[in-house]
Amino acid sequence: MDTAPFIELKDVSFAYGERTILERINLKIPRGRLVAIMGGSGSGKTTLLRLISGQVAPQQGEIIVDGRHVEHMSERELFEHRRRMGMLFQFGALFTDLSVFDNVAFPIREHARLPDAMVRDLVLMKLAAVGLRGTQDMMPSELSGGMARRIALARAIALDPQLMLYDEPFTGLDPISLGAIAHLIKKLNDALGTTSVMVTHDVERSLNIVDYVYFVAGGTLIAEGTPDEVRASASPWVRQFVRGEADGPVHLAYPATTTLSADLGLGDAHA
Ligand SMILES: Nc1ncnc2c1ncn2[C@@H]1O[C@H](COP(=O)(O)OP(=O)(O)OP(=O)(O)O)[C@@H](O)[C@H]1O
Repeated sequence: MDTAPFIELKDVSFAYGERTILERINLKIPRGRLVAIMGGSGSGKTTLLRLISGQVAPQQGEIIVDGRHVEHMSERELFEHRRRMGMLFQFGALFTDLSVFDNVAFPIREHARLPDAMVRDLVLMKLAAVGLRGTQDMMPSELSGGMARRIALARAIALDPQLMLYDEPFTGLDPISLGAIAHLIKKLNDALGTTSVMVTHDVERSLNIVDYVYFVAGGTLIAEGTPDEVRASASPWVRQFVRGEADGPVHLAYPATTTLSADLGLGDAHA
């Protein structure tokens, strides 16, 4: 049995210019798992996905995906790395002037030279996998938001990726479409044996489908565990997140140095 982690980050630090975003991150994700990364706004969750996909390189540390060091990859190796990876991003819109068929066929045509008949079979299979058989001739403008997200998912899995990265896949969807996407993410992970990393704010929804959760705050991983461990956690941090409380260790307001009453000229100068 293969016990090496599929994704491993060793002592990874990343900064945009002078500004440190992530500091000495260590994590190991086993093959085939569906993992969530949660944390406050701007805590560096998307940056973690960008490091794993090789869109940005760390100033320090190692990022190993399926035995390959992402931080040392050449352009050509990065192209190969991305071919093995599918991404579904909140704003990963469909190409509006291409049909559903051509949208899903796009990565297949970009990365593989296959006869048209085979491309067609692959596209139809992926549309069936997301429950949207028969939509291939529609244009994106004819789709609901939920259908468009599922087509984007079909496009993301077009090349049978070993790794799926999801950035806020539930945002902007109605509850029914959201449930459908959550169910599909889980189903595809299990059926295809894909390893999946999902950045999300939707705690309750993701706890129902993921195997493991990491919490990011202040540039470091501050907690981790299975959904049951997370639900039972005594950490005030995790509890605030899971319960969606406005008050707690995570400050939702910008840390102002003066009070509102002082700003309004009513005395009490310091926060
Ligand atoms: N290209 C960039 N240049 C400079 N700073 C950036 C850049 N991209 C992101 N940042 C900053 O890095 C920090 C982390 O961003 P990131 O998108 O990883 O956070 P996040 O946890 O995904 O946030 P959110 O949940 O709000 O999307 C933010 O403060 C952001 O302003």
